[in-house]
This record gives sequence, structure tokens and C-alpha cells, in this order.
Amino acid sequence: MLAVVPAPVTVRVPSKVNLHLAVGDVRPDGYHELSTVFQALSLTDEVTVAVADEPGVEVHGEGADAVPTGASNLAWRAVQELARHVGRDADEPKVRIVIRKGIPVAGGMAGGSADAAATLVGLASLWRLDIGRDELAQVAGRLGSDVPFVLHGGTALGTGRGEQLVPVLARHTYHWVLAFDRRGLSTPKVYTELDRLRAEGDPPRIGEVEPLLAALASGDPRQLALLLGNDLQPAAVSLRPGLRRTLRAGVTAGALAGIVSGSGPTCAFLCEDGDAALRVAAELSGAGVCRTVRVAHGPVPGARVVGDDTPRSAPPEAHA
Ligand SMILES: C[C@@](CO)(OP(=O)(O)O)[C@H](O)COP(=O)(O)OP(=O)(O)OC[C@H]1O[C@@H](n2ccc(N)nc2=O)[C@H](O)[C@@H]1O
Ligand SMILES: Nc1ncnc2c1ncn2[C@@H]1O[C@H](COP(=O)(O)OP(=O)(O)O)[C@@H](O)[C@H]1O
Repeated sequence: MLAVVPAPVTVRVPSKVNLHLAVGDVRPDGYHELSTVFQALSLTDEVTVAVADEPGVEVHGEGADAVPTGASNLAWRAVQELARHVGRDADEPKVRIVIRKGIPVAGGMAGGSADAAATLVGLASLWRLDIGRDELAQVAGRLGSDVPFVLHGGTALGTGRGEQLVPVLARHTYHWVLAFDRRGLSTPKVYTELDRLRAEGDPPRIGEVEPLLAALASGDPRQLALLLGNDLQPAAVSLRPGLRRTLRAGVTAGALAGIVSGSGPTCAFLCEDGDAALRVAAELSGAGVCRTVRVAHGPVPGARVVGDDTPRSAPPEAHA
């Protein structure tokens, strides 16, 4: 009798911006203690997983040339990690992964993490695993600090190295303009640069997270704009001084505020509403300060199978 080959599964997965990124001390394991508020954005990647005799990874779209297709691709690492977790053969998983990138590579928007999260969700469906979101989140945390959040989506407070999440109440859809830089920045290098700046002097640190949580609960983008903050921004700007000009240009173009997204170099500009975002994007495109401009909104859901509108289990209690 012929075995039935399951149909390929496609998963859409969001990018993220850190609305608040407070970086604490470096820990003995080399990671920094974080207090961060993530928001999932509508700028997405799509990942298709399929059973195949020729296993491997294909990458298309935004920045595809800079993405490894071998064992170091985070999506492939997700295949191996999940296979090990459920007792399948992790050396020879008969899986082909096709990634269509919309998220900039090494852009501070969790693109690689997104592909790993999407792969976990896709494989859970392809392999018909009896595995809940919490268990998938544990596997996600082993793949990278940002992977649990892009699996989860929405708006969430992250602690530890960023992988311990509590959902945050966000009452509004926020509109963003994203300025992609010509080249990426390496996340470990940006953390190391922050350590260096802190050893030399005392770069300003962002404040407590509570006022930002209150602004999110109120839903007023003007209030939120005043409270956006990122401790990694001085380090990203130190490594890429041109970002100062990009940040100024977005505000001159009419954004309420601009920040470096995570470890950068993408700059994220919060706008009053969707129309304002389109105007800011048009003006910023002509300013010559970045490679590409995109508009996006958030919060949006985490990684989910395309065409699957079944409601999720109730999220854990909201924070604010
Ligand atoms: C900065 C942030 C902000 O959300 O994201 P990006 O902006 O790069 O997307 C994250 O902290 C990045 O998370 P992620 O990209 O998953 O990093 P990981 O693979 O876990 O770690 C890569 C490296 O970053 C540094 N790292 C990461 C997280 C953390 N809390 N402290 C760290 O010092 C370590 O040097 C680590 O070896
Ligand atoms: N699926 C993937 N997509 C993007 N980058 C990947 C992927 N797998 C591995 N990488 C590597 O991870 C590095 C960080 O990429 P990315 O996750 O996009 O950036 P960031 O950590 O700034 O959000 C890249 O330089 C790339 O070499």
C-alpha cells in the first residue's frame, strides 16, 4: 500500500520591534538580562515546510543572498531541535523548507528567529504532533532569545534574556514606517559595543517600563511615542553613525518618534495613523538616508498556518 504524503504547510510569521529595550548586566552565560516590550509587526516572512526526498533550505526575497542555506540556517536548526525533542531522526529529517523573506536580514527585526518559529509551527502540523504552544515555546527558547516572541505575537513583556514572556494589553493598532539600511548589523557585536561604551563611561539608560505599559493600555500613539526607548541604540549608532541622520529624517518627515529597532540597523518610526505613515514613508524614501522604506502595523498575531483561522487557546493573563 502507498503511504500518503502530507500536503506542504505554509506559515506566516511576523517581525518585531522593541518598544522598550532595557539592557541590564552581562550574565555569566554571556547573555544580558533584559526587560523589553516587544510588538509584532505586519512585515512578515512566509515559510513552507514539506516532506521531501531532498532535504534542505531555499531562501527567496528580501536579502536572500545573505542568508545561509546550510545547517546554520535557523529554520534548519528548528527542524533538528524539534525532531530531537519528539524523538525523530534529527540527522536526516526528510523535510524541505522554502523561506520567502519580507523581514530584513540582520536588521534587528528578528527575521531569522521568525523563520525558526514558523518552522516549528509548520512541522507541528506537517508531522501531526500533539504538542501545545507552551511546549513549542520551550523548544523555541533553545533556538534563540527572540524565537518565543515571534511564535507568540501581539505585544508582550520579555524578561530573562528576552524569552520569558507575559502578554501586555495594547488597545490600539499602531502604524510604523521602517527604514532598512544598506547592510545588516551583527547582534553580538552590538551587545559588545554597549559593554564597551558602558566600561568607558555611562551612556544614558532608559527608564522603568511601567509608564510605557500605561501608554499602551491607553492606546494613545502620542503618549507611546514619548516613551519609546532602546538601550542598544547608542551602541548601534556608534557602529553605524549614519543612523543619526536616518532617525532625524523620519521625525522631520512627520513621524511622532523614531528608534533603532532592537540591535538595528533598521529604524522604526511611530506615526499618528495609517495615512500619516504613508506620507512619512513617501518623504523618507526621497531623503536618501536608507535603502528601502516599508509601512507596517502592529500588534499582529504570532506564527500561524496560512488559512488556519481556528481560535487559539486563551492567552495567559495580560500584564497591564
Ligand atoms: C537584540 C534583540 C532584541 O530583541 O533582538 P534583535 O534586535 O537582534 O533582533 C535580542 O536581544 C537578540 O535576540 P536573538 O537575535 O534571538 O539573540 P540570540 O541568538 O539569543 O543571541 C545572540 C547573541 O546576542 C547576545 N545577546 C542576546 C540576547 C541577550 N539577552 N543578551 C545578549 O547578550 C549574545 O551575545 C548572544 O550570543
Ligand atoms: N532564516 C534566516 N533568516 C535570516 N538570517 C538568518 C537565517 N538563518 C540564519 N541567519 C543568520 O542570522 C543572522 C541574523 O539575522 P536576523 O535574525 O535576520 O537578524 P537580527 O538578529 O538582527 O534580527 C544573519 O546574519 C544570518 O547570517
